[in-house]
Amino acid sequence: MAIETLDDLAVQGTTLGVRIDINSPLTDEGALADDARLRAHVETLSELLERDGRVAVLAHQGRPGGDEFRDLRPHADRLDELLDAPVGYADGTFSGEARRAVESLDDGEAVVLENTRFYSEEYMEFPADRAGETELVDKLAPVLDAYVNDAFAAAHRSQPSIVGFPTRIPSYAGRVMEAELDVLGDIESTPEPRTYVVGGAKVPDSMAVAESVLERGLADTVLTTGVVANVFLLADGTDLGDASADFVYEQGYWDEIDRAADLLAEYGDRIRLPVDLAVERDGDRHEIAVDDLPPREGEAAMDVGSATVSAYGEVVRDSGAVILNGPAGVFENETFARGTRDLFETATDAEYSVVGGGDTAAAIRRFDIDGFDHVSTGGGAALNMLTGEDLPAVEALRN
Ligand SMILES: Nc1ncnc2c1ncn2[C@@H]1O[C@H](COP(=O)(O)OP(=O)(O)OP(=O)(O)O)[C@@H](O)[C@H]1O
Ligand SMILES: O=C(O)[C@H](O)COP(=O)(O)O
Repeated sequence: MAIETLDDLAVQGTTLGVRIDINSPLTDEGALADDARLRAHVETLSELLERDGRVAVLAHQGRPGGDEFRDLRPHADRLDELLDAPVGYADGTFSGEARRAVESLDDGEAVVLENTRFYSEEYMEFPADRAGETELVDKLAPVLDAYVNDAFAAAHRSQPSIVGFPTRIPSYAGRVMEAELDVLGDIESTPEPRTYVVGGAKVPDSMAVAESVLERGLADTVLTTGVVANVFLLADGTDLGDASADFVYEQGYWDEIDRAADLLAEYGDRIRLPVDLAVERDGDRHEIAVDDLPPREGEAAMDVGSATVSAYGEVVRDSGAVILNGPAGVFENETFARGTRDLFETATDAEYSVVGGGDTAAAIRRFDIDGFDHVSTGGGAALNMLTGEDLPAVEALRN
């Protein structure tokens, strides 16, 4: 069944629950370090407000227990600046007060409801029918006329605010969702050879993608960077030193090391590991060949080294399509930004280049890199889609 879009929605005077993904990097003080994801949703939100909708924004920030698990007040303030319409903030998601804030919206007004993940069921995965019966959906659906899902970046999560509402009220794809589905839905027709560059810190997500594209023959080469590369190196028997290894173990990534070992055994000829890594020594960047590891005690691998960037660069330049997700290192720290910056710049030389990921998009903006054919707002969602997997959010909108 075709998905309905904002072209199919009579907006004026209706109260809309609009799920967006503004999960963003934050500063230590909890302020937004990058507003790219908020900007991405301006088109959808402006259109709905200009068409006299009453908009209740639903969104998450961070993961429970994580440093970036914070409230959405800075996001609401920034949206208020970005949009030509008043944007309020409610410090509850579906409390009586939050529902009253939704019910008292006027045409052309918006309110940002509190981080959906402050509510425990939102961080669980449900079939859509069951998600439609959760507290969040049950309490909010009655005060909404329709639901718009623009949160492509969270479309791979089968969570209440993503898949629950379409079982209860008329539901539509927003403009970001629509554009992402158009571009990423057609990736199999991109030129070959195809190279996937998987990095960043969300190792289970990246590992699932690597496994899938290798199994399906979609990837001619997988280049590993970031923490993902560290996990592969550990699986390959490299002594990374305690600092890097502990980081991986503390995240509980034991199974990911086993998985990486299985992938290396099966598809080793198509997987590339870094040949050098960068650590901090005496306050500076210091590069060490993988053959010379471990580093000194306490030194953690924070970036891929120059030899790796140059070896990966050759693969990338010869690729028909390059699909990148996740920064190559701790790019937020200038000392360790080089791998990400150089590799991403090189990727724009490929015939066709697609990049996805919240932090990845932030890195591109920070380094002012132009020339990608598509910069997706999604990380895991984009890559799930690129590998041909169904996205729960999309399935929910279809039903
Ligand atoms: N070697 C490393 N050690 C520690 N952290 C790293 C390393 N390499 C990259 N990172 C961190 O990875 C984080 C980004 O990873 P992440 O997987 O979240 O990427 P992403 O683009 O946001 O994807 P998504 O959209 O799925 O969130 C950055 O904050 C970066 O500092
Ligand atoms: O950043 C993302 O990829 C999305 O906001 C989803 O976040 P999650 O991986 O914490 O579910």
